[in-house]
Amino acid sequence: MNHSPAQSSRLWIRNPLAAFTANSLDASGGLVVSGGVIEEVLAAGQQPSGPVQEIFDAGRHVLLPGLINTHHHFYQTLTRAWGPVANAPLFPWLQNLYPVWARLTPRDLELAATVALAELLLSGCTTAADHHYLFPAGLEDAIDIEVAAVRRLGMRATLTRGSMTLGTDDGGLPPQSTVQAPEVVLEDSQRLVGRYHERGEDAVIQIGLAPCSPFSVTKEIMAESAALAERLDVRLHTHLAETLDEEDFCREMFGLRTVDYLDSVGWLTDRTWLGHGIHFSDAEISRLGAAGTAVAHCPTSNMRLASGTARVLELEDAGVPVGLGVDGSASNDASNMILEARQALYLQRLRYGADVPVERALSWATRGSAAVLGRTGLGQLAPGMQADLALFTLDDLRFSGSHDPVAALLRCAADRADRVMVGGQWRVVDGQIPGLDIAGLIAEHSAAARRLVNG
Ligand SMILES: Nc1nc2[nH]c(O)nc2c(=O)[nH]1
Repeated sequence: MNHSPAQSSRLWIRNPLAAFTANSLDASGGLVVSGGVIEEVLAAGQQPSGPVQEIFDAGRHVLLPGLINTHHHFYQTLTRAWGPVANAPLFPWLQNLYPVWARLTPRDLELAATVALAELLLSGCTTAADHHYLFPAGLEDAIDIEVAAVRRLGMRATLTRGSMTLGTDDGGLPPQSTVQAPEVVLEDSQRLVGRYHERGEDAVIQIGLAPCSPFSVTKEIMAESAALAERLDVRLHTHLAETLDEEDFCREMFGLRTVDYLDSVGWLTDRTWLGHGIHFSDAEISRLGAAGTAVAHCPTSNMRLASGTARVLELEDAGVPVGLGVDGSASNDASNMILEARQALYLQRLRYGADVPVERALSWATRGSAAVLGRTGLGQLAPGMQADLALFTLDDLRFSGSHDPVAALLRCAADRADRVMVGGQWRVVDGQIPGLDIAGLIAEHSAAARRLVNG
């Protein structure tokens, strides 16, 4: 079956059961998609302005912009629910996992990335960011492997070339065997940007530069990465303010609080997005907002590792773009974007009270995440935006008796999209990814996961 409408034909996704546009437009009449973009957004009762060649009747579907994940570590799908770190907070969790992850092979990463991407896609995610910072001998092509996996699934991605350059010998957290020389990191970063980074609103692959975290990289690689990112005009990503242990580390190692540290290496800019961004003072939130530095809020991981609760409403009020991230699958342990929006909704209610609407959480997962990744053509249903869409049905038992269809997605815990479109192409049809052998993938990925932890 061909799921690719001819690029010149016009497809009317007609009369959805409900739609969330992430803006003030009414899409009750549906969308017209052509050439990979949204051509028209139709209000209730409105017809397309000209002829359409195909119609998809969306009367059973809740229509959303494709969800956008802003922080992940794909390789960690191989170490989900691993007993030895079940109850550990971030630092011991990492110290126990680094030696396992250091055994990753190219095939392991290919399987892990495919699992992570497929799981995201099935949850309504059309664009995924990954932060890959492990490059053991033999895995120098890690990002190339991820690019190939993204292309096979037909999604969009911002893949970041991570790095660790501060090992235990020099006061860092990761074992010496997992760190790289800065020249290797910078040369590979430049190669990857030159080879894969696409510009423009329809970009499929983008590359970012991503030294890992204050306790695993030197200040020098942070400053050099910032200079390179500016020269190449790409984005910067790192973990920051995730735990109080990290705050203590910054004070002891650099004599600085985290945001001062960020500023001191030239990262307090609108080119930067931060994974987690939990432990900020009021003054630091204002500085981040003034700089336009963005935050990937990772509610499940932050709860799982007991890292803390990000101050999302205050960050947004200060002008900080906020999106959602599922984070790596060793600290979540799922890669499900629609469930992550639910987690964000309820965690922020716990912090701020019950007046946090469902629509705000959906905005973080769509328009907010697009802003975090600097992807202006994504995250909303509006004319001219990319035709990246997620459509959910409410046919499961879990939705029975629900009233508001958009609210029901989060309130009744939707976890799987029925249809997903990326750039005008259907990538999920009837809740399945056409052409992907999920059973075979699970069998091989599970075997790889067992081998990895057993050494
Ligand atoms: N949640 C996570 N935090 C991190 N910090 C760091 O340096 N690595 C990680 C990670 O993999 N997950």
